[in-house]
Amino acid sequence: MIEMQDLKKDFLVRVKAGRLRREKRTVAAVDGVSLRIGRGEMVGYIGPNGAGKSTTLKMLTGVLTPTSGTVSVCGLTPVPQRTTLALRIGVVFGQRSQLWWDLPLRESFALLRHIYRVPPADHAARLKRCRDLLDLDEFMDTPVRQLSLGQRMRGELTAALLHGPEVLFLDEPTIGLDVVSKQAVRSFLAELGAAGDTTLVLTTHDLADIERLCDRLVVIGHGRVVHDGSIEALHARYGSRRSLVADLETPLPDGFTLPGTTLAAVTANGHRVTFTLDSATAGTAVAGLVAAVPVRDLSVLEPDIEDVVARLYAER
Ligand SMILES: Nc1ncnc2c1ncn2[C@@H]1O[C@H](COP(=O)(O)OP(=O)(O)OP(=O)(O)O)[C@@H](O)[C@H]1O
Repeated sequence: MIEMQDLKKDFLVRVKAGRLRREKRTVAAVDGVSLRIGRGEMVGYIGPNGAGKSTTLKMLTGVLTPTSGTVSVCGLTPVPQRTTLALRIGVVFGQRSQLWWDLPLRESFALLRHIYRVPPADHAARLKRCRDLLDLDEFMDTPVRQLSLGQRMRGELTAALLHGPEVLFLDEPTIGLDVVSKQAVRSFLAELGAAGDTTLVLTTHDLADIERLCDRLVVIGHGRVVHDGSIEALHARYGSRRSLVADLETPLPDGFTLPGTTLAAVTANGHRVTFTLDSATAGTAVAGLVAAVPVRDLSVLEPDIEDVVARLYAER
């Protein structure tokens, strides 16, 4: 569905060199990215600020011409075939709107139906689905300029999907949204992904988006791919471990060890302990602990993706 082969984009920038002089310098925003994304995949494309995420999306959607390498989306080359491609992809870029500022959402959607020449029945069915899942009804007749950010984003998502695109590109779809809108957008995208016929590529700084939505995570740093795989693979690569947190009736006996774990923290005057699960399963660790001391409460924590990704960014 999407193929990039050694894709590069350089920008020529002028930088200050001395008090009056300015020098030209080349910035390699995307520096040899090769990726293949199949139909129905949900891919999170993440990286620190300036890593090259937006530049990649712009090349995939035909906004920017690559400096070198090849790119194909739905079998088309984005820049020369931009108009044909537009009928097959949906794009939500936070800063750019595809809605008409002075028109109510309802009329923006009607205009889009004409622009994309969507058969009325298809349009009605897709719009109904979005209205239900994204709760659009209470602001369908409000001019776009009066919508809150969360309401507008729900409108943007709808606008991007009304023509039934095969691929949806989202640049920071949840940035700046309140908790309720964020949840609405995530659930909607999760449902879209579960249906299996839309390929989804999203950039985000909110890793909860990735955890909730993406089965594949591509991490980019300085324009290059530094990780490509599942979240589990990322944890495995960085040795992330689950941990067992227990509230105890009495502190652990001196010298206590739990096979296959490491005692990571003892707090609350010895009444709360945290073990990192190295080779032990949660089951064996809990059994070992309960056999040794009276336990009041227990929880098993998954490794924190924020920590792993922060470590990965720091290495670049
Ligand atoms: N039009 C441009 N002209 C010059 N340099 C640019 C241009 N667009 C991007 N860059 C540079 O290319 C690099 C990659 O930028 P890009 O916007 O793709 O990063 P990003 O990963 O999307 O970052 P962010 O998370 O901050 O949105 C940065 O160094 C940026 O300054």
